Amino acid sequence: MSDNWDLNPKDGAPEDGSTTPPSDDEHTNNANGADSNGADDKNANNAGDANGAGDDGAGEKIDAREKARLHGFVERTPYDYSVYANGRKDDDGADREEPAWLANAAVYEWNDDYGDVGPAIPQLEIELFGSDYRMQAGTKFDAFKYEVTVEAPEPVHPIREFADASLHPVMLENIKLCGYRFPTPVQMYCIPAILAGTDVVAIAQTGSGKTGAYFIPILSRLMGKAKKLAAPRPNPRTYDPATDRVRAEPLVLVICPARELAVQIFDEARRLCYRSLLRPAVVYGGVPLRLQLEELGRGCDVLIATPGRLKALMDKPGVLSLNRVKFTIIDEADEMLQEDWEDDMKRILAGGDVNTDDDHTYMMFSATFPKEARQLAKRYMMDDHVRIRVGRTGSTHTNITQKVVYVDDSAKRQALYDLLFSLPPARTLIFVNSRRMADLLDDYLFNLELPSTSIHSDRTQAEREDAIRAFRTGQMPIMVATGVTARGLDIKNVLHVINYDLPSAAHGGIDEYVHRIGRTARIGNEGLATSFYNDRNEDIADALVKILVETKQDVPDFLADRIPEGDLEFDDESDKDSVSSEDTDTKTAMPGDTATDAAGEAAEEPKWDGGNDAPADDDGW
Ligand SMILES: Nc1ncnc2c1ncn2[C@@H]1O[C@H](COP(=O)(O)OP(=O)(O)OP(=O)(O)O)[C@@H](O)[C@H]1O
Repeated sequence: MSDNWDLNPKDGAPEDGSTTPPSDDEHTNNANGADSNGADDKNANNAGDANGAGDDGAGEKIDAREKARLHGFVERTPYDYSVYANGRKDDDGADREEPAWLANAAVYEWNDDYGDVGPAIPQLEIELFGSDYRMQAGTKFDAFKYEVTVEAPEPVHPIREFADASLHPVMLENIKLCGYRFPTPVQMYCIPAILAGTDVVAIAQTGSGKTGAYFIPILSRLMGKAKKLAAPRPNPRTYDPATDRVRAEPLVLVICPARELAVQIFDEARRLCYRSLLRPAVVYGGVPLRLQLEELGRGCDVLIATPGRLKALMDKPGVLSLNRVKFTIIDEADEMLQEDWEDDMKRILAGGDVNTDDDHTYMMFSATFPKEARQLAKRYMMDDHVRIRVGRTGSTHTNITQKVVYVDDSAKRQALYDLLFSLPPARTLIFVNSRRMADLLDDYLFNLELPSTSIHSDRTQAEREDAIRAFRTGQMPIMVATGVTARGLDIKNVLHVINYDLPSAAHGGIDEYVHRIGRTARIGNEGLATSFYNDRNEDIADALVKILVETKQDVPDFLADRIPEGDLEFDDESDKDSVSSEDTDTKTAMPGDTATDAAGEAAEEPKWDGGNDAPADDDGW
């Protein structure tokens, strides 16, 4: 087992995730891997400790640095550990600065004298829409030409262009600023369904624009009515937290399982709420509660939350009330409907002062949705809800080249090292199944002079956010992650996903595999996913082979005997058994050809030439 490396990481990351810096003679195992003094002492001379590639002699240790440099990897960045010693005093007794939490990013602040549409704020516009680090749509959209199955009491008429959807003019402007030229298939169907006011369950491949599929119609609907519906809020220009704080009474609530995902959804909300009265906020664990209370005190119309922090805030009726919520969205719904979350979800969806009126719409989104989770989802949805499925539930798309290589546990580190050097340097996400392994592997790579960072749930939130920032900006283009922290991550230019450990059934199995590899090849881009397979992974082998065959990938010889004869069968395909309404109308549409769509009309060719003119660029590291 790879946990048995005779690796002596010499790192002092406290198991409990505390932020106490290690003493001088300890090495850290922090997000970026240098020590508490900011000194980079995990250098090539320590590589021998890692017992890894190219490190079995003094000469070779030095070669590791040279080798990484010659191959084109960026230099590892010395790491300032002091930013994580939150709340502590510096040596000179001064308070340390708070780290810049992603949750505190700027939002458009509405002023009462703005009339119906707020003025542009150029600086904010650049921050929201102009970032070099925002995903750019690629050009490979054929991979998204999927059969779309709609199960609905009334036909859903897909839109072909955003302009056809009767969206609020501010929303149309924001879509343009985002660079979205045409709706993705899941957006083509969700936008009209949500505008019509029905509950929706939508399942579509990773990286296919599901966040926009719910935010665009919901926020557009609210933009016209926000003045009437939104709770009173203080004037941002004269705001004094001591006297002006209000209770947050959001109209939209988005719940998702991971903190980093919550931030990402918040970012999409910040963009799509631009120049409108709608004020987004995000709450999640790990950020000081005090800061989040302050943020909510300024008012909030769109709240994005992870369940634990949301529950804590629901216990503070003076801070947060859910009685105005008109739209509840559960993102990564299959994950949220797992047993682990059951109590939290029951409490959130039905507890406290949740708006129980008929005008409360529920939505669930995911790329995977096993049958049991779909059955459970029914409990929260109206009987006549709409189900939209792009392709097969749990499928992935052909823009991801999937490779499976046989590697014994004892050879994995060397194989990883060789793999990283066998390709041009690329932003690479490496998945492992345990926090401990994430620490060990990050150390190993870092000691071999590779610019690696890591993220897992034992890290403090400041460390997690720092790791994401370093990875997103290309400062540390290799990130080791556990699946939990990486669900839904949308990071530009992730060209390679490596399953160092394949997810066993206990780690989410094939659905987890689909989510993991979906961190690459998003929204019309292409990417590579390499998985290390050995006899320990037999529990996922059949499902893996089916996915490979379905997406026309090479099946390696050692798995060839598992290729099914005849048609591929996937056991949790149909939802029909769980549709309660007898008159539910199920039709199938294929955007991109002239098949009949759900409305019974000929579907036009979609404009799938990419959402952005810019080619997927190489940001030069
Ligand atoms: N119509 C569009 N045109 C171009 N880009 C888009 C469009 N809609 C969304 N995007 C971009 O596509 C990327 C992926 O979107 P999003 O994160 O919503 O995918 P997802 O389907 O939720 O993926 P996952 O299942 O992995 O969470 C984002 O960077 C988003 O800004």
